[in-house]
Amino acid sequence: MAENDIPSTMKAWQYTTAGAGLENTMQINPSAQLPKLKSDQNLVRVIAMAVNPVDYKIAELPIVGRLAVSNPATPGLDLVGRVVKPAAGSPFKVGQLVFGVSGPTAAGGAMAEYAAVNSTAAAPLPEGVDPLKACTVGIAGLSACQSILPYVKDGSRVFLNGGSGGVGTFGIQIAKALGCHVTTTCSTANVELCKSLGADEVLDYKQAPVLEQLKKQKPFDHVVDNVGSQFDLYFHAHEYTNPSAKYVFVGASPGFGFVWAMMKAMLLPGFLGGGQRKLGVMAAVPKVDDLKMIGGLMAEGRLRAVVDSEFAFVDGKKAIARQKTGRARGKIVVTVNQELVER
Ligand SMILES: NC(=O)C1=CN([C@@H]2O[C@H](COP(=O)(O)OP(=O)(O)OC[C@H]3O[C@@H](n4cnc5c(N)ncnc54)[C@H](OP(=O)(O)O)[C@@H]3O)[C@@H](O)[C@H]2O)C=CC1
Repeated sequence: MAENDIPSTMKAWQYTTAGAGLENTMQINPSAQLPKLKSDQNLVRVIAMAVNPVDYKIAELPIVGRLAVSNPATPGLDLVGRVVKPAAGSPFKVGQLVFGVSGPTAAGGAMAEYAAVNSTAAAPLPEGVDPLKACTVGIAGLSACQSILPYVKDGSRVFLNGGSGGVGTFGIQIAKALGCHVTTTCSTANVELCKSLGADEVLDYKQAPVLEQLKKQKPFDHVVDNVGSQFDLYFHAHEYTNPSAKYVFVGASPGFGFVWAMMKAMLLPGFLGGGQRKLGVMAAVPKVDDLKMIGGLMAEGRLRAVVDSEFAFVDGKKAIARQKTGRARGKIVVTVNQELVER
């Protein structure tokens, strides 16, 4: 597409009211303004996007949500698309297929025909990778990568709490690709999925309390919590981890319960049972190298994106509602313009 062919308006899902259910407040604006580009941002024509819990969590926080997003705001971060207007000095060319994360605010704007994408937040789509799978990598893939990669080595024993959701399905496969022994949790219906992704041990939380099951395992070197509200696992971590283990919360909710638990943890004399155990609360950061690593594993057939469901653009509300069930197996995709896939 030549630059002159870029329209001045686009179709985009938008909301102006924070603090209420996103699936009720968002509407398609048929003549939304194209995103205003910062100097390091590329304009990308979106082929497909994937939903994350943060999309509705930000929109539904009454005060923070209002401050965090532009007005009107377009939800969605993860995307795949074609660059139509590269930034000055951008590594991307017009027409190039890229996948990654849109910006610049928490409501990144991927649920639209065009999105602004920083050059440091996207990578070229690897040859042979299905764009509709690549759009799912974004925040979930980055979270999985950044909560595991810096802390493990070949042979590390890793416990991933929550293996069947967006982050967990990437996490199992990334940890296995790094040579780790992986134990994860899920409900009965998803045990086979987690095993098929390579998990060595799958603990069914419907069958018995996870803490009891963990105590029967050999101690773990690293823990990633993708569920977030189960503080008993954190407070008893010394009963199933090595003294130097790190415990990383991915699924931390910014509510009172979490703050309370953190304060209590800091004040406890035997914090996590002593040793050098450390706690981390992570926030995914767009990094080209991490995107390339995941894209490379996909191209080699060593990592598959698990797609829970696919919705047409007009069904954006259904995609958000599905994400809000908390029961998605892998990622939820919204197709925006599939005709752009042909190279
Ligand atoms: N800090 C950060 O930067 C990021 C934080 N997050 C947060 O991490 C969390 C996970 O995100 P994401 O994976 O995308 O969420 P999903 O909605 O995709 O996760 C859904 C999955 O969670 C599983 N699940 C629900 N309850 C439990 C439980 N008690 N034990 C084990 N598994 C459970 C479900 O599996 P089943 O049906 O088998 O129970 C389902 O498959 C969210 O809170 C999200 O906001 C996500 C990305 C980035």
